Amino acid sequence: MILTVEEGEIDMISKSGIRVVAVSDYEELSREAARRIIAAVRQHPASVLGLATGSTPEGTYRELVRDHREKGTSYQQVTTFNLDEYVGLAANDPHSYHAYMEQHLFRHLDIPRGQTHLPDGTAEEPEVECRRYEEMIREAGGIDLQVLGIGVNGHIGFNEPGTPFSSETQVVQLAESTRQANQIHFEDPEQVPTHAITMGMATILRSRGILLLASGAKKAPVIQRLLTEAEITPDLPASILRSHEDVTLIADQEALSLVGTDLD
Ligand SMILES: O=P(O)(O)OC[C@H]1O[C@](O)(CO)[C@@H](O)[C@@H]1O
Repeated sequence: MILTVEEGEIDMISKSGIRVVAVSDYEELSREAARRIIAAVRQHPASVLGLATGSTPEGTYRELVRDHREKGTSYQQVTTFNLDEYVGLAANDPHSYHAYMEQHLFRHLDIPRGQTHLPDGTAEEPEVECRRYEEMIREAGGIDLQVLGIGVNGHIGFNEPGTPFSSETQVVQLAESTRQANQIHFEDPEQVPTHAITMGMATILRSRGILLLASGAKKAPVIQRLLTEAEITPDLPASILRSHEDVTLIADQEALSLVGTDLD
């Protein structure tokens, strides 16, 4: 394990090959993630960003919005691709990831709407939509920096355990644990869609840089598996991130609570 201390954070490279930035809590995670995204955009104003939804990146987006307002970081040349969208939810459905992104990020930035992309969950032919989405990412030159959350079962995007590492953007059935975890965003548990369109594992892995975010005790078991289990296996989709050369995990104390300093 390589351990350096930088601005009060513990920054280490675990034997898994994943760089770990340990922060104290969710607020610090949000600031640190935003700081890295802002640095990328300032360095390359025409960056292609891969974005995630879920509870974890909400604070990060809040920090991006604050920075845009206070320091004027511009997103006029940025292009974004979100990881996923629920099948059956229209962009104007308040539970859709389109709506989430509008609410938490896009409407607060100066990014032109033609440059923000999510899969169309209402496409008549979802398979065609998947190919179209994949092609758009390719045409944009691929993703420079992909923001990722992680499911309690190790999913990334909506790629549930068992998904082949070679998969591209695809329609998937959600695991029951995922539907349960996401119930908090719906009034009625029955409303949680059963399927989603998600970037595939190969799509995500082609990103040049990856920022994986994990916060809270609920994520501790999966983070322990990710950082300490040796095997790269579709049973733990996130384990493939160990084979990527530029992955940074920003995790708070609770998410790292089962790992401790036992990384080597
Ligand atoms: O940040 P959360 O809400 O814990 O979700 C983790 C992951 O699960 C998903 O929300 C899908 O269930 C992903 O989009 C996200 O990256």
